[in-house]
Formats: sequence, C-alpha cells, structure tokens
Amino acid sequence: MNPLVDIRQFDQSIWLDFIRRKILINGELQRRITDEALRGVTSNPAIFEKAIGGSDDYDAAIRSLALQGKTTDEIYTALAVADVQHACDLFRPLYDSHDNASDGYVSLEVSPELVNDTEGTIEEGIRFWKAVNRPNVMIKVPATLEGLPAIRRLIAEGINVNVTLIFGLERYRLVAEAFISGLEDRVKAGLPIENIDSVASFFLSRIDVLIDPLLEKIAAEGGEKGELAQSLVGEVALASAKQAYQIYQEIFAGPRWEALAAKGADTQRLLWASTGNKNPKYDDLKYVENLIGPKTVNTVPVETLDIFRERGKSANRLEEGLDQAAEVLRRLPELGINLEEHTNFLEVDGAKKFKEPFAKLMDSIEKKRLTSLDSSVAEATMQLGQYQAAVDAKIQELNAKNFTEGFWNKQADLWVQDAEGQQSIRSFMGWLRVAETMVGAVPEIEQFVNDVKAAGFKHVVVMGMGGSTMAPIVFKSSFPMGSTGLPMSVLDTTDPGTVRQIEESVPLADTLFIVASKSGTTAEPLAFGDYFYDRVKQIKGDKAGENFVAITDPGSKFVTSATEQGYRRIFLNFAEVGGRFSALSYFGLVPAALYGLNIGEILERAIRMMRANGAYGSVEQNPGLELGVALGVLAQQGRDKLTLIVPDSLADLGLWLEQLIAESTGKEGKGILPVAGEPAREPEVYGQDRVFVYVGYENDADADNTAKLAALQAAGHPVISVRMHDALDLGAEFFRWEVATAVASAVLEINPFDQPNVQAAKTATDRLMKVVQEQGSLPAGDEAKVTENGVSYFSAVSGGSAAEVLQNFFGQAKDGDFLNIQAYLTESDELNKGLAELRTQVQEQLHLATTSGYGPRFLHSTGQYHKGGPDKGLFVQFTVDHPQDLALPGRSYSFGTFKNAQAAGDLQALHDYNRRTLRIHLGDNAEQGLRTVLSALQSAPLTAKRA
Ligand SMILES: O=C(CO)[C@@H](O)[C@H](O)[C@H](O)[C@H](O)COP(=O)(O)O
Ligand SMILES: O=C[C@H](O)COP(=O)(O)O
Repeated sequence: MNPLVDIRQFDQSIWLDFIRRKILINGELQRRITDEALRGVTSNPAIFEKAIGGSDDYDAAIRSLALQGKTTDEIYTALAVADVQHACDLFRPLYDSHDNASDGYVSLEVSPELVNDTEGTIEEGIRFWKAVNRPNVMIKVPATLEGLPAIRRLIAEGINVNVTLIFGLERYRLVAEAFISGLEDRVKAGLPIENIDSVASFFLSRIDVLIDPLLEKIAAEGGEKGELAQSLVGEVALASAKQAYQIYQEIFAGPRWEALAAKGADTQRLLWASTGNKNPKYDDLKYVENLIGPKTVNTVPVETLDIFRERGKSANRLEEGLDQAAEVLRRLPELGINLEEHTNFLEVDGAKKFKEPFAKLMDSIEKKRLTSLDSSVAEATMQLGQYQAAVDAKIQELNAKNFTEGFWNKQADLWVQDAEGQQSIRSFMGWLRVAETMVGAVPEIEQFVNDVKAAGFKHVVVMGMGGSTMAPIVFKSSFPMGSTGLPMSVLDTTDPGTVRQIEESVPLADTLFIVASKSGTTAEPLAFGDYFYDRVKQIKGDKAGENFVAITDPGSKFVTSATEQGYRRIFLNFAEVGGRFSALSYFGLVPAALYGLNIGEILERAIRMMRANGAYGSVEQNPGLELGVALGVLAQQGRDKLTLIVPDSLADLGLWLEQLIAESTGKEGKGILPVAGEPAREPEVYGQDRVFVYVGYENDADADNTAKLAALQAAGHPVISVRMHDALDLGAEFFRWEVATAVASAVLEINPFDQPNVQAAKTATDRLMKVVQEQGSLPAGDEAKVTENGVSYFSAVSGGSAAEVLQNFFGQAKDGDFLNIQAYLTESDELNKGLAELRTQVQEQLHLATTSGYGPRFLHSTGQYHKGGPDKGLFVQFTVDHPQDLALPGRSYSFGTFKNAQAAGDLQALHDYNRRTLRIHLGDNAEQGLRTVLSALQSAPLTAKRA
C-alpha cells in the first residue's frame, strides 16, 4: 500500500508545506489529494516568495492588479488569497466529508512584519479570514509573546488558527492556553465552538540545525561530557516533539477541557513543521517516520513527501522511547545548553527567515508593478477632416459634464431619460469591470483546461449564437492555436450542412462540446446541445455528459437541464453582462483558454484599456470616449456606415464589431451600420455616408490598405486607424470598442444594452415552428415573381425576368441606402466569392454600402439594426433546399425546417417593418444557383433613384 495512504490508520494527517499556482492549475495538488491522501496545505511568506518571486506564473495578474492602481501590498494579498482560495476549494470535498478528522485546511500566514504586533495581527487575521471567505482556511499567527493574545482573540472571533514558529515546550503550553481561553471567551459570549479548528506548529529540523553543532563541539572535546554530548546529537528535536505530545495529552484532558469538549470543541492538534531534513547524515524521513501518532499533523515539503511515498514506513512511534526523550531534555543543561534560550533565538531567527524573503518578494512585486504602469494602449489616429470641429465640441461638452466619471458610475441619464430605460441600462453595465473579476478566475479556467486535456479530449466545439460565440470566433481566427491548446470549431448556425460538416470533422467521443447561452433559452444552442448530446450518447451512453460544458447565467433553466444531463462543468456567467459585451467574461475566455491562449494577458491588456479610459481615476484623454464621440457625431452628420478595413489576419473581427455596433445602436430609427468584408477601394466607388476604420498591427505595414486609406482621407472621407501591438491587444480593443459603442449610443441618445427588435424575428419564427409542429411543414409562402434556371425570385417589385426583378429591386436605392445580403446557406469559399462579387457590383454601380451575413447568425447580430435602425436597407435573402437535412432528436422537425422557419420569420419581420426585400431561392445547389443570379445581374446594369 502507498505509505501516504497507510499512514492514515495511525490517525496522522499529512499536509503539504508548499503552494504555488502551477500545482493548483496543472492538477498536481488534486492528484495528491486523490491518490496520496493529502489532507491539507500550509503556506508561509518564504513559500510565497518562491512561488511568486521565483516564477513568472503570476506576472500577468501582477500587471493587471497594478494597472488597477493596487499597492504592492494589495497585490501580494490578492495573489496569496486567490491561491489559498483555490486550494481551499480543492480540499473542500474532504473538509465537508463525514470523516474529515479536522482536515482539509489551507493555511495563510499574516505578514511577518506583524510578528510583534498584537493588534496588527488581529486586524490582518480578520481581514485575511474575510478575504479568503472559506471555512477551511486557517490563519497562521506566530507564537511570539505578542502573538499569544492575538491567537486568543482570533479563536474567540471564530477564526481557525494555525499557530506557527513554536520551538519550545514552555511556549507551547502558552499557545494551548491561548487557544483554550479563546474558546472559553466564545462560550462566555454564547457563541458556538464546534466548527473552530486550530493546530500548533512545532518546528523541528531547525532545533537540530542549531543544537547539533554545539553538541558536536563538546563531543570533540572528549571526556564524559563529550560522550554525553555525542549521545544527544540529533536527538533534541525529536525529544522536544515527543515531550510536546505528552503535554498535548495532558492539556487536552481533565475537567477544564472536558467542559469545552462537551460543547463540541476539538483539540488543537500538534503539527510537525520544518520537517524537511537538513543534515545529510540523517535519514530524509527522520522528522516524518519518528513522529507518527494519533491526532497529529505533519506538514512536509514536496521532496520529503515524495521520498515518503517511495519508501516510507508507517508505525505509531510518537510514544516510543518517551523516557529517553525526557532524559535528552533533562541532561542538556549538564552540557551548559539552555534549550529555552536557544528556542528564543530560534523564534527571533524564524521571524527573520520569514521577513527577509517577504521583503524580497515585496521588492520584486514593486518592480513589476512600476514597469506595468509604463506601457500604453495602442493609439487611435483620427483624421476627421471637416467633422473634427463638431467632434471636438462634443468631447468638450461631455467633459464639461464629467461624462467619464458618470459613465463609470453607471449614470444612466447619460443615455436616456425614461426611468425604465435607465433601470435597464444600469442593470447591464456589469461589463465595465468584468475583466477585473475574470483576472481572479484565470487559475480556475486554466485548471479546467488542464483537466480537460488530462481527460484525453482532442477537440473543442463551441456552440451558441451571437454574443455567446462571436468572441471565440475572433480568437480562433486571429491567433494560431496556442501550444497548450486544443483545436476548436465554432457552431453558430442551424444550417444542416454546417452541422454535418462539424460532426464529420471532429472525433465525437473525444470532443468537448461547449453550449454557450446567456439566457439558456435560445432555441439554436439548445438544439445544438440536444443534437450532439444524442450523438455522443450513442457512443458513451450515460457518460455523454462528460463531453459537455455549459456557459450560462445563474438561475437559467439551462442550468437545471445541464445538471440533469450530467454536464462536466457549468460556468455561471454574470446576469449584468449582456451577450455582445461578454467577450471578456467566461463566454470569451473559456474557449480562448481551451484554444491555448494566454487569457491572463488578454485580460491585462483589457485592464490597461480600462485604465486609459478612466476606470481608476481621471484621465486627460479617454480613447474609448473619443472614438465613441467621433462615431456618434459622424453618424448624426450622415457618415453612419462604419466601414471596417482589416488585414486578412483580422478578417473575423468584423463579425464581433458588427454585432456590438449594429445591435447596440440600431434602434428607434437611428444607428451606425457596421460594414465588414468590403475590401478597401478607390474613393469613387463610395457614397458620402462612410467613415473608414482600420484595425491592424503596428508591425504590419499593410501597404495596400494603408495607401487606399490615405487616398480615401485625401478625398475627404473621415478615417480612423488603430494599430495593435499584437493579437493579445484584442483584449484592449474589445474594451475600447465596447466603451466607444456605449458612448456613441449616448451621443445618439439611445439605450445601447437592449435589442427590442431582435424579438420580432424570434416571435415570427416561433409562430411558424408551431405551424410545423401542428401541420408537419411550413405554410406555403408567396408565389415567386419569376423562376428562371431553377432560381426563384420573391419580392414586392415586379419584373418578367430575373434581370428585370433585380433591376427593379435595386432601382429603389437612394443615396445613403445599403444592401444587406442574408445568406441562409452552408458557408463555402465559392459562395463567399460569389457573394463578394454581388457586393462589388452593387457597390460599383450604385455606390451603396454593402453588408453580408450568413443566417441565422446575423439574426442575433445585425438583425436588430435591420428592423430597428433607419429604413435604408435593401435586403436580399438567399435560401436553398436542404436535400441532406438532419433530424433533431426528440423533435418533430429537422435543422433544415428550423432554418427555413428562421429565414421566413425574419422575412416576415422585415415586411412588418416595411423593409424592401428580395428573396432568392437558389434551388438545391447554392453555388450553381448563385452563379445563375450573378449572370442575370451581368445582363442587367443597375441604376438607382438618386435622392
Ligand atoms: O508553519 C508551518 C506550518 O504551520 C510551515 O509552513 C512552516 O512555516 C515550515 O514548515 C517551515 O517554515 C519550514 O522550515 P524549514 O524547513 O525551512 O526550516
Ligand atoms: O447575442 C446573443 C444571442 O442572441 C444569444 O443569446 P443567448 O446567449 O442568451 O443564447
């Protein structure tokens, strides 16, 4: 049997005298708990110095905290508390179990600077206890004379205490007395004592390290004394421990103790500390094997633990040789050795041994703190030409009313004036500081990633709609997969072809499926979850849940169903963070971490941007505010088509920005239309409704786009440009654009956090799905105006041929209008090329802005603007037959029908808002159908009404 497990039969608990974030994350601590019967952890300032000062594991967190304006002291506390909390959580099942035998504790020591400060120790002990906020934390307090009253007080406060730095027997008695008095104080105050635990940490190897040389010196002198001295070498520490254990038994017996025991008190166990052997002449297990006895703890360093596991022998030896132990201590004075005096020295030296590394640690944190404050965020260059004055005036106006301060204080009247709107704004501003919260969640997420990999998963599929999957899409396409990551796919469409493609491209049994839905009620992600759960169940039976993870809001119905289905993990996000503002929450970061990205650094960049935007005190220039004002003012002046130009490596950033900007601003007949995916062109092809925004990298000249933007600017178009340091800056850009969008909304006087018109399409779809459930199929739609070469055209405009319908449809265009393509198709390169051709033709011939999206993705994104924004859209919807449809398990409809209903529902909603629409049904071959449409267009030059 593993000796570490065996030792439990002697009622000794082995704790680990070590902590470091890495072992929390990489599963080592959990493995030691599960396989090696580890029952607790102790930390001390020297251990944290090694962990934090001696590695770069904490650097991103240090920088994030520094940027938040935290002091060095606060940074240390935050890091140490986070690790202790994490370890407490790993031990929690043991702590909560029936046979916990007072184990499952993690110790956190008060600052060594407080070693002689009673009040300071009490204050910090209470502060740490509250900060860790776990019942299985122990606050470590040194057993100095000043520490004793603090111990009593903290016990009386109901706080678990680990008394450290005990070297002598007399002091040990006082420690036990302080503990008992503390319990008695509580009893007097009528407070319970059954859940308070304490250990007395008796330091061993250091006693021998100090006393042995003295004995050896005397031994070298020879004679009778020399002989005696020689016989005592290496015996003093063990003798002290054995004697302490006798005192323990004496103190925790008798009427005084029995009275407390009757009220449920547990004894203050002795904990053997400093048990790593320091003398090569001794056995490495000297301070372990010899001190095994009931109701004791031994906290051992990692190396000693591993040696014990390899060759340790468990036996109850603590009460062996008691006479001999007493003799050792009795005879020391004959050699002129006053143990009490030496233990006093050890106490002072012990404090020094903690103070020095602590000072070194603080120094290294301080250096890192200062350097973090040096670097800056990527600058946005704004060349706004004739609009500059209006933008400047608006910035001045906002600054005059302390907009930035009000913004961070969630002052909702900056946006709208009605009470209901203001209430809704306040309740969706959690995104402002979610990055700070997520800094604390990084170790938990990283540990999860580690567990997933250890469990053998080979692929990740993230499934959800809109804000729940946009950030993962951007992360996946903007970064190469990280060295520690897993390949990732994102499913955000009900298109049966795409679902099938994903199914066929992943190893189902070894794939982790993340179902991401804030509300937990969105039909698409629930359908994806059901579909793949059924598939995995066919392989893994009742264990299917192991392959599933939920990200959702607390209290959503999905929490219940995911729990019932045995999901591996449920990440609870934050009710006050809306979907499109959730990139920096669990929704974005869990997939990013699984993909191997450094989420700590992504968050650090975001916090850098928060700081630049005035999150931690006033700022002279606020990049988010300036960008937002520019976009808002430009939109008011007719430049309401935000045209995004990016290098290929950032192509999908547009998807995220589209949702953020269109869904936030596109309402009440107002809004900014994001135009993504149009390559930069010469000035002649654009109308006067554009503002160009370039997002790229500082080390990528991107000469072609840069030259085109320069020409656009020279032609009088406003041009804004941001060049990131690297892709990790996406963390900062997410935040910059969130602020800018909220600010632009304030300029436009709308609530950026609702999406009132998205519901219209959902309601229409639901109605149609009801019909499907009742009648088995969708109701027959309108008659096609024209069917030509297998492609049918449906529109309010007339025409005897495809070309005529197209001409008449586009003939309705006015200056400032835009084309929106809604492709309810299986995405493919060929289709992308064909749709781009269509856009180019419309742009060249009509000078319209063109947008394009695959359905149903855009319903959760730009769909809001289409219905709620200004009536400037010409909507072309492409649909297709689904010869290879996919059934949805347990439902009376298929993915294909669902998707058709979504297309028809949205078309209905567009009609309800009197939008100009053209539906083109491509038959059963989308690529071929689209080619047919393009050739019809070739033969039909487009002309528009000019306003
Ligand atoms: O006090 C406790 C446990 O309560 C330990 O963490 C204690 O600080 C360590 O065992 C010692 O500091 C280690 O000492 P040493 O092996 O460096 O002499
Ligand atoms: O943008 C959000 C989408 O509408 C999806 O919403 P959900 O996260 O509640 O499923």
